[in-house]
Amino acid sequence: MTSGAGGVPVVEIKNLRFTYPGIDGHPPPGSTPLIDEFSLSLAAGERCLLVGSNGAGKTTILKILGGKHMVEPEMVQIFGRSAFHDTALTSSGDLSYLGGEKVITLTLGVPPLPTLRPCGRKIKHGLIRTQLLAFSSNLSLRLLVPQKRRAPPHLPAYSSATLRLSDTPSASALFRVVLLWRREVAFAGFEVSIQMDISAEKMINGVSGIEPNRRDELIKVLDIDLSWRMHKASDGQRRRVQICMGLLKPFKVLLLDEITVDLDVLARADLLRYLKKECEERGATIIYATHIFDGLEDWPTHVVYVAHGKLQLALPLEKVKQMSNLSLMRTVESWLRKERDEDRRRRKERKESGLPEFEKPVKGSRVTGDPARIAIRVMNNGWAAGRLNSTVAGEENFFLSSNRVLRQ
Ligand SMILES: Nc1ncnc2c1ncn2[C@@H]1O[C@H](COP(=O)(O)OP(=O)(O)OP(=O)(O)O)[C@@H](O)[C@H]1O
Repeated sequence: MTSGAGGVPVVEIKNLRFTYPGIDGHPPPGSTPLIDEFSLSLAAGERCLLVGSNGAGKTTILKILGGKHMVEPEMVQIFGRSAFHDTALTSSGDLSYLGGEKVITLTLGVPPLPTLRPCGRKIKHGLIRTQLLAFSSNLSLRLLVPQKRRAPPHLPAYSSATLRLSDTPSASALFRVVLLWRREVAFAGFEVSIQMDISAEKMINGVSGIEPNRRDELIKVLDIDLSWRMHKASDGQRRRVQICMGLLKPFKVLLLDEITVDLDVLARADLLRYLKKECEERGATIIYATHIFDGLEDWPTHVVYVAHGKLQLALPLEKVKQMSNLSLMRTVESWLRKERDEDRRRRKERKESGLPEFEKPVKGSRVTGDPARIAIRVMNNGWAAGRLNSTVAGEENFFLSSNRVLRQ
């Protein structure tokens, strides 16, 4: 975990602190940060395996890195840029997040169209040929509106239900937009669960601006049959198409949140080999959170262990191997076992001293008080203040907003 080219680390996390917001979009007052004092630095070409028990915070960290949760810009930098605030990082494909969501192709019921007014005119529902990725885990939706004309120089990614394209500087040229609706909005009366009959070929070729050789190689590595119909495909086949689409752009930083669960042994092995090659040949950086250690013995360059949202260990693989003569899986198992034993001991002590065994979570509540004090509390909980509509880069745009949005 050294510095990348020119001494600038590719991924730099400094004293990251983060709390999920309560129902009103603010971190509940008095809540303990879920991620705290987390620092990590990764250079070009490094492959980092992120390990930890269930609920340790791996997905949260990856999503923060992927710009899906807003934190103070200086807490997380990718190529010296804030992943949340600098939306060009993700829209360019330089930073790619591949999560464990399943790809389901859907037709959209009734999106909040009154809010969509690119080029000064309403987009009619029928004109939006959509490819939707529905996230089974959190029921949020991503709608990719295909690019029809010129793409604007910066394709903003939005995460707010109150999105207004007319608020964006590039609205006049906007034909490709990534919209992300949060659960409350997507499911507030919108019927969205119709699967569509679409071929793997159409999905993969639908991603524009891809180098044909790269696409062909990925199709080969993932052994995709382009004639697969997505509505009839198996989970593993669907996953392969999802992974292929996620890797089509030559990413510089890839965040993988256990995406190999449905893959067969061969597909997983071939994918891991391909990813390693991407790091070695192109200098890509990968962070991979997983519980599956099959085929990983010599895959990572570094291993990072997180427990209760805190960094426990960040070591080069050789160091991990020097520390233990067990396999990587057994080594990690021993860390997790120790952590669980310590948790149990702590709970026992709490019980014995008359305290509840588990600390009561702070319930989300409406934040009251004057805006300045709220802003300070928001900052203290690892959040930058946001604003109600778009999330165009620029810290000043985020001051004192109630839009502490989650990009799903
Ligand atoms: N949207 C959310 N709102 C509030 N809390 C959340 C949210 N998502 C996750 N959490 C909590 O954050 C903690 C960390 O979750 P996270 O998904 O990051 O863990 P993880 O290490 O990826 O776990 P796993 O190995 O089970 O996938 C958990 O206690 C979880 O309940």
